[in-house]
Amino acid sequence: MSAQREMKEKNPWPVTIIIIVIGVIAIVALVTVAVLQNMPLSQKYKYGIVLDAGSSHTALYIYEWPAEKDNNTGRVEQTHSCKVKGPGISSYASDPWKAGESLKECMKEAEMKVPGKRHHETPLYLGATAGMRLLNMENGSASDQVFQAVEGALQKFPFSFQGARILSGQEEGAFGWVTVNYLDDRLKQGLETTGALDLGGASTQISFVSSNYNGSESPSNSVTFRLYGNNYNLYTHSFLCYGKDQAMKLMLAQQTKSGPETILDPCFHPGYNETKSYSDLYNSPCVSNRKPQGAPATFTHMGRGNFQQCQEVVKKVFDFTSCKYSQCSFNGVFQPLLQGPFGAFSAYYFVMNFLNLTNTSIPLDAVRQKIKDYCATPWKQVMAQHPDVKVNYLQEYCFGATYILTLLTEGYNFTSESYSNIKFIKKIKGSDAGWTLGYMLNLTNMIPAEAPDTPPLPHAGYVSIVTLMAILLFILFLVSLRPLWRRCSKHPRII
Ligand SMILES: Nc1ccn([C@@H]2O[C@H](COP(=O)(O)OP(=O)(O)OP(=O)(O)O)[C@@H](O)[C@H]2O)c(=O)n1
Ligand SMILES: [Ca+2]
Repeated sequence: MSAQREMKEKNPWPVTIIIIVIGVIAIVALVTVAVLQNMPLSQKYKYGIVLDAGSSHTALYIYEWPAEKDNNTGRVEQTHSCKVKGPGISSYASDPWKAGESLKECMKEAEMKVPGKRHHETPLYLGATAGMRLLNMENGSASDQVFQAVEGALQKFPFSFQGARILSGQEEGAFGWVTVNYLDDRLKQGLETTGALDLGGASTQISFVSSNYNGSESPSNSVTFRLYGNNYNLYTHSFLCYGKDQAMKLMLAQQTKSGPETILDPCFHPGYNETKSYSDLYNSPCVSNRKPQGAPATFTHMGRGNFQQCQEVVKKVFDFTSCKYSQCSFNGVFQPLLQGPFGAFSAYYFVMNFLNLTNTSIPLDAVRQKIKDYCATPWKQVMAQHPDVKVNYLQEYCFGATYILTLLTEGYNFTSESYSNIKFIKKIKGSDAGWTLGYMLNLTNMIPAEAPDTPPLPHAGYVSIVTLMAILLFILFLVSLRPLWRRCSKHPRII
């Protein structure tokens, strides 16, 4: 009995088995810890909300990105949008509280869409554009009251409200450019950038990088960025009063200079016939100083549907006479040589999409012919063919398309060749093209100036190396136990 116990004590096998088991457990633990420690956190998302208070309407956008990837490009996506019912907030100048009220429905929708536990940390921004710029010029206190009403309404929601303000035209242009290039993944990769063309209701923006522009000529058109380690010198200009709705007022002001009772407008379809009020037409600062003296209260707006004549009237809203720079677009505004591809969104897209003209490989002459035919179509026929399109939009597509073509070719100097560099777009990878995403990325510091450090090894490579090293160490350990095995073979087990 005592000899047997002695043999058992001298037998090293149980010890070896214990060592192997501990070793395997250690390897598994080591690899598990290493893998878990370096694994991306479980998919938690953060959110941001931007309200685009445009001249014609307000829209709410919700953006989402993985919580641990704040600094990476191409990861912020639009997950929801809500169109506010009614007109833009600047239209509530005489009833400011209604501007706040109007936002509530979309805000409630946002409350449902953003997970409750994220509400308090979700930044909420409201940016107003040309409609509020015009109201502010015309009546500063009315504009302040609209902002008070809007802020009061937004503060009642559980989000982290960051304020409501008017964007400058430069910001509007530059952030539209950031959005387009961020969504196209062009910034992080340092690729050639895409220019941005935004046509709103009250203003229009053009923004692009041109190698012959360093910002020294007309510095007020220059915006510089350092993004992901690359420097960008952006040319941008916003033309107030040259959005589609205000440009139409400019065009109608051309035709009502003498205060007539009736106009036969080439930019409206034959058979179109509406009574309009002079005070409504001349109610904006873009035209208010041109109101004809002694005009009647109303005029009869009749359509003639003639594209060439419409182009002639539209051309008159641009001033091509003076330029104190090396080159200009119009109204004496500097513009460097056009360069690279362009994305054209907002009303550019609405109008060209309606006319099936978003394909820019169609030659310009064919585009002109199509618009010419469309403008000449009798108004009755147009309405019958599009019963589901809002009449307010429908009546303006002839003018809209003529204006877009004139603005692009005569205003910005796109040619038959460079026209095909334009893409009419609404969304890029599911997110709307517009200034809101760029605005939020900027305010949340989500685009770093320098390229973010990337780990030297991908995650899978890292895991393989850790596992391999652990196994290697264990084998070395076993090899170092060889003397013990030898002793063990000299004392074979009895039982
Ligand atoms: N389905 C649609 C929607 C809008 N529009 C036109 O598009 C213009 C408004 O464009 P939008 O980009 O929404 O302008 P806002 O952002 O409201 O104006 P701004 O940027 O100037 O403040 C208006 O002329 C409107 O008639 C259109 O033709 N068809
Ligand atoms: Ca806009």
